[in-house]
Amino acid sequence: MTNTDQQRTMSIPSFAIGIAGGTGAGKTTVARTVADTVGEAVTRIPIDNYYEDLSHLDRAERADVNYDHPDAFEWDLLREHLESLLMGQPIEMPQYDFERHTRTDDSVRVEPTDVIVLEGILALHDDEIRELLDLRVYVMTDADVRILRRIERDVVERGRELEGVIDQYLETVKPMHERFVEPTKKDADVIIPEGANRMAVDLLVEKVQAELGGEHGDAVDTPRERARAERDELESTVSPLDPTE
Ligand SMILES: Nc1ncnc2c1ncn2[C@@H]1O[C@H](COP(=O)(O)OP(=O)(O)O)[C@@H](O)[C@H]1O
Ligand SMILES: O=c1ccn([C@@H]2O[C@H](COP(=O)(O)O)[C@@H](O)[C@H]2O)c(=O)[nH]1
Repeated sequence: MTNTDQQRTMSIPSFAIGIAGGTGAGKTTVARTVADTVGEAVTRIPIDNYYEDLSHLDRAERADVNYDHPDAFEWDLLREHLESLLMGQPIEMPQYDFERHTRTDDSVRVEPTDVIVLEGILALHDDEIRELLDLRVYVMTDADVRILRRIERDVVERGRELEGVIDQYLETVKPMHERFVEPTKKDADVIIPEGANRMAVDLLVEKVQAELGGEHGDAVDTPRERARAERDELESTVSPLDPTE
């Protein structure tokens, strides 16, 4: 299928899902399982690929960066890319190397699809990005489980020393989680416990398949449109609580 065909037949804007949660919560596993189950209609965008390009720093300096603060991400580029994909345009997605703490020289061309899954610790942090999402998910897993998963992953897959993983966790990962990641739970439509729990993933897959079944270009009453209309109506009728009451 050519890109033009794809743009003609896909739903515009695409259905956008954001999956946030602490490190090791299971976000990637949930997103991957949904994408693998549903198939090529789903594209996964890890926000880790949008860490600022720090190639001008040397490796020791890069290792000291706080990667859990929102300032570590290039939000403008992420917003621009998400908007492009949702409107049926392809992007050149940057790639990130966790072992060297830096963006690589390569990028990957990503074609737009009916469903876009944005996944990362701060997927629900940015106001503008949150507005672009049709479904907001927070994966909630206890901190002790998450740190154990992270130690295993960072030491085995990302070539880190145990002591460094523990220091980073205590100095930046944990405090930033409490300050910036955990508060986004209140913005989620759905909270998934433990990561890739079977029932929750099945429900997500069902939801995505319903969206795919319901979309066809100019259809006027898809599940997404109904959900959006209901949300808009609710937001317009609910007035903020009066703090003096
Ligand atoms: N429900 C679950 N039960 C057990 N292990 C899980 C579950 N969900 C995820 N995991 C495991 O936890 C680890 C971290 O998951 P990952 O999806 O990479 O987390 P995140 O993307 O949130 O950092 C992986 O080894 C994954 O297989
Ligand atoms: O160069 C880097 C970039 C990021 N990190 C850590 O990665 C996690 C986010 O990835 P998850 O898959 O959600 O765990 C974040 O907590 C950063 O601390 C890093 O260590 N080095």
